[in-house]
Amino acid sequence: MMIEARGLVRTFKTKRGPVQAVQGVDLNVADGEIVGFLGPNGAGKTTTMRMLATLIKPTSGSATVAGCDLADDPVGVRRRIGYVPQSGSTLPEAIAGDEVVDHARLYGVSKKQAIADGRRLFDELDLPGLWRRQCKTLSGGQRRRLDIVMGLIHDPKLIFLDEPTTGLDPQARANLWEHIRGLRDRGATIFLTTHYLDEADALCDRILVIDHGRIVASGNPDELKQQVSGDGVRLSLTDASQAPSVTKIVAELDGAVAIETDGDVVAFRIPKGGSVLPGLLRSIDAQGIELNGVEVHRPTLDDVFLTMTGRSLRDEDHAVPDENAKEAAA
Ligand SMILES: Nc1ncnc2c1ncn2[C@@H]1O[C@H](COP(=O)(O)OP(=O)(O)OP(=O)(O)O)[C@@H](O)[C@H]1O
Repeated sequence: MMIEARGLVRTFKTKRGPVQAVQGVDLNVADGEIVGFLGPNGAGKTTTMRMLATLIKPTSGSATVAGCDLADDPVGVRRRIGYVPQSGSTLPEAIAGDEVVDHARLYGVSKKQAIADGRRLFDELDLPGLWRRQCKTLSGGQRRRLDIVMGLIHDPKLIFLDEPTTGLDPQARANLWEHIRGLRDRGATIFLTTHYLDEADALCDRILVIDHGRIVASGNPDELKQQVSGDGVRLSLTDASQAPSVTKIVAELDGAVAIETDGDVVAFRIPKGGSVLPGLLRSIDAQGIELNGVEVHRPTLDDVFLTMTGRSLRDEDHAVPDENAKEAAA
């Protein structure tokens, strides 16, 4: 097991009182996995990752990371991991290659070795010809890949990536996913945080869903989706006043759950949504009710989150993070 954490708790003292950022997290990450930590802003992802990377101490709980005990041997942990923080780890004025070499030397890598490894990583991560460039002149995607080179330069077997693709355009994201898969294929274990559902779905072998400092679900993307009962169906009515009649018809269907009305839309979940639809449409038609549209969708990771927490993760993508607590940090 590359990471084994039990009962991790982290409380921050703030002017407004204690903030329980992480409230008892147990997690396992096997060798060679890409594990995604998915949750809305403020869920406790970064705090958990920073504890595992020895950057902050747990208030309580224990963990073994890359074979070393977090409390007894933090230096051992640090030598074996790479950590790529949310915001860049390079100085704007510095020369890209120099940053990489300096960083490697902190880990005891010789200058010669650092240059050779750094140049190889520049090639592998699509940064050709940028070794002598000032960091501030790189594009967002290039800077993010440079951050990753910094995290990889001492050849760690476990790599922590905090929101690796935030702020990147779709093509740069897809490109970075490829690189992350490449690292896994070469034997590294990757633990990353994200609040992008599609990223967790496409990239991760396993997902841990965190909300309010607790893990609320874990599994591979398909397993998680299977925990949600049935497909989602949305019926759009021509006349909103007929919604109660439609709701009544839906309620009589075998297995229909989570029936909700919002204006002219009646939504619900039901196993095998596609096959119940013809009969349902006939019943609606028989009552002289007209529909504008019908949608059936397979469960998504957002449905998983909704089922577990009663809230949509999608809404959070646009939410403004609560920075107050951080400002008041003790
Ligand atoms: N140094 C700190 N002092 C006080 N509160 C903090 C500190 N760091 C984090 N918190 C609070 O702990 C909670 C969890 O924060 P954390 O950064 O771990 O969440 P996150 O899931 O990584 O969110 P994001 O997606 O926005 O990065 C939040 O309420 C946050 O405000």
